[in-house]
Amino acid sequence: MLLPTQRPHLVLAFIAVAAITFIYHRFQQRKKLPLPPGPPAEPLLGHLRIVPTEHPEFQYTQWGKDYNSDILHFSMLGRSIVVLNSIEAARDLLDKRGANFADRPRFVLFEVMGWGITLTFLRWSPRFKLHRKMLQQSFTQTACKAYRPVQVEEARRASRAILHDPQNWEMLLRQFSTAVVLRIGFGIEIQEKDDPYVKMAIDVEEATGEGGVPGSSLVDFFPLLRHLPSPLPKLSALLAPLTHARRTKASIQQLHDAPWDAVEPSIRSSKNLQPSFMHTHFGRYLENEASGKENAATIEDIKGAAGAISIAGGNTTWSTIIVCVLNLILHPEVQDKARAEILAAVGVDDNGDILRLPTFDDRPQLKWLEYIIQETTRWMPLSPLGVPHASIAEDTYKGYRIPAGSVVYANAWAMSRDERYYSSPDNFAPERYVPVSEGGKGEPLPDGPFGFGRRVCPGQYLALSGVYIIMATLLATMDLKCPVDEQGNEIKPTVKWSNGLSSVPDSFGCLMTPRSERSRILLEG
Ligand code: HEM
Repeated sequence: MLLPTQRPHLVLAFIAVAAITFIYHRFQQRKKLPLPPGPPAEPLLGHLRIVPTEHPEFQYTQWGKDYNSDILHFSMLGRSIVVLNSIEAARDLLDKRGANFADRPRFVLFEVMGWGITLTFLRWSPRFKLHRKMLQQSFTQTACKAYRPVQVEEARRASRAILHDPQNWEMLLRQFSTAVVLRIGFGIEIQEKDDPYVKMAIDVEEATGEGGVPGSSLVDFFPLLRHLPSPLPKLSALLAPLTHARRTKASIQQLHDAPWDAVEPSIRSSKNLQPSFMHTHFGRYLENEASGKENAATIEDIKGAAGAISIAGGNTTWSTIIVCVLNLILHPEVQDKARAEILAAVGVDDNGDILRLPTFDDRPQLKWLEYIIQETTRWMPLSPLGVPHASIAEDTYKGYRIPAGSVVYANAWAMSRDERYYSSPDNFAPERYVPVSEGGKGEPLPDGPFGFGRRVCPGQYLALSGVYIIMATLLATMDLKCPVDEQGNEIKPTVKWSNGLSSVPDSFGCLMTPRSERSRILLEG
């Protein structure tokens, strides 16, 4: 009798048949797996009219409870939408299986709006990897230390400006966050008053905010609709986002082009010595070009990546600062504790006046302020549904099938309200993070506000240090209070939150007054 080793081709054939049978069975089994649960859908339209267009994160959270599942499935005109309602599901899929969930859906509405080659909206591709590498390397925790002097300088400049014009505090804080990203991205310094870039940042924020949840408009499902001639038929409210995108295109285009156009000539003629992302990458590009070396990135790539810093980093940081201010005036006891901690770090004289302004060296001592900032990002996640990811291949999770090409939302709102981790989650309570060893509850720091996996926000360390330095400077030098009416009664602000990519509060009043003459002198310094 011939032994199997004497007939290697038979053995190989046997292995091949077994492998094909195994794969076929796995495939069949997968096909039989159900989709994750979700509410009943309508024929053809699926859940298009069932998922609310205003703040869908709330309803997604409720459905998660109703169906007792942290993964939900919706079908919109035949496309699969998967919503992840827990930190575990987001970690399991978006982090641990990151390679399969690193894509983005095509954002047709945002394309119409004029978003250029911006990392946030790039599909999984060699270009995505190039942009991701450029931005990620520039904003690691260590790399961000280099930007501290700019952040300190701008925080003091903004606080000084608030001393002179306290009514305008909201705009001046916006100026702070815009100034930081424009200096880091392009080496541009903004004007103290009526700066055009600040105006552009406001326009872009309004335009993007009103664009709704990314990837969810009718034109995202039927890209050909973008070619409909203007004015669009008023047949359906479903075309309103397209009209809005066409109307606001110019403002978004401008924020992409204006800073680049302002700086390009001086870098080309080597007159611009301001260090910046653009200076590094465009300078290198020009050197390579001059010496005949190949450039991995085109000018369009560098322009898009530099633009991503100012566009993704300005309004986001500003909004977090504003939400922090809101909570500090609503919770004076939280504010007092933060200030006491800061005064202990910077030292006070016999009159209780601060001896110096806070710096980044104080950050390790300012734990309470750190908890306040973390609680701000949890209490109102800036991007409640994140920026959607998309799956590349079919996958399975907890016995459910996730079709290839699914749009995947990580519901940061649901995660922030998860009662398994957060007691009374609607309350703003920084003390929840105090470790058990220090007599606290030891609740976990929020995980979802900056996203997940291979698309996690590359600017998170820059953002958090910006929020830290401006809040530490304001608290050291000013009292932040609710405005008062004519009778002297406090007016507690109640705010509305914008819908869409980011949840930003509308304007509210706050009284910012210097704490002492010393504070004023130090800021004027
Ligand atoms: C508090 C402020 C900020 C918040 C809350 C925030 C939040 C986010 C979120 C939720 C995402 C989507 C992550 C995902 O898809 O999983 C994101 C992506 C991104 N963020 Fe931020 N961000 C902030 C500040 C910044 C800053 C300062 C920069 C500037 C460097 C920045 C640059 C980006 C970019 C380029 C992306 C796209 C990443 C990609 O698609 O691969 N962000 N951010």
